[in-house]
Amino acid sequence: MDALIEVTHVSKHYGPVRALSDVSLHMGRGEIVGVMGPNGSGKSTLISLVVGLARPQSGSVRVLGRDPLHHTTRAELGVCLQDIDFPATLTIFEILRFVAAHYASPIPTARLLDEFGLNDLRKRTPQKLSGGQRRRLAVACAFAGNPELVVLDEPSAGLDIEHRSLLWQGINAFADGGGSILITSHVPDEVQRLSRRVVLLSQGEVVADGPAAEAVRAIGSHRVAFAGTWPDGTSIPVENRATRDGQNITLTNHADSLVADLAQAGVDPRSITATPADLEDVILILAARSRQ
Ligand SMILES: Nc1ncnc2c1ncn2[C@@H]1O[C@H](COP(=O)(O)OP(=O)(O)OP(=O)(O)O)[C@@H](O)[C@H]1O
Repeated sequence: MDALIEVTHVSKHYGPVRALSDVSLHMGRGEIVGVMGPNGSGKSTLISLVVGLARPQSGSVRVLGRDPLHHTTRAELGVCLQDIDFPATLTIFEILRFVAAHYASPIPTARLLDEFGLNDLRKRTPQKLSGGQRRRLAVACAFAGNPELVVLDEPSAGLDIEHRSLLWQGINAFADGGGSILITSHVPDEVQRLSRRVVLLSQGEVVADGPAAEAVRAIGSHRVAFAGTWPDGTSIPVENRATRDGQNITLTNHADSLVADLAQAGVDPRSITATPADLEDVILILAARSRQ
């Protein structure tokens, strides 16, 4: 595998806060890797290390075989972070052209405006854009240079359904052309549509890395759900308890014995269901664990 991102045994603390702890993530060319995890699990910190905006206290970060801040690395890297700001007096068209000028073989600005649904807005200045329109401009800036690697931190936040779908098309077209993408998201459907590989972060640690189904199984293959209150007398630890659709849920790789345990502990058997777990269940359980 031709390594594009090599994050190796990285730890990052903010004072007493442990944001990342011994995290490794190696990503090859042509991959789309989705990073998921509950709020505060370390996704943005990981992104900031990859794009060179922060340095780890230990471990190493290499992008395209070099320091992320090296000028040759940055000329092959497109980035959209959560906090966005633009030059106030330039138009959308001018901003895109300005960003594109930094790269060797950028995407023609007219095509970019089309692909991100910004054509009608090309003469406006950023203050006159809605939140979703600003987000689309920021994402378009990340692709403007047609770089080797695009890093997107929650790119679909605030986008309506139509523009989310446009974004997905743009991401897939970029990957079809050989581009690589590291993306964080809170939307399981988005990650599963786009990436064949999901990295799950919990409390600053990688707890799963692989295809979505494998990542889910690493936490628990089945969701066992039931109504009522959590019963005494089962072995379900507090950090494995969450709520989904008004039901108590827990994840397990031993659904049959857990269902029997619950019934034994007095839960109405008619309310108990065991179904394959999904990424949303996993995030709920990881969030519960981080509250303990
Ligand atoms: N500049 C900072 N100073 C102090 N603590 C920070 C700073 N940036 C992040 N943190 C803390 O580091 C941890 C990881 O934060 P990070 O923003 O990486 O999480 P995240 O997974 O991106 O969260 P979210 O889903 O809410 O965006 C959190 O506990 C957060 O409060």
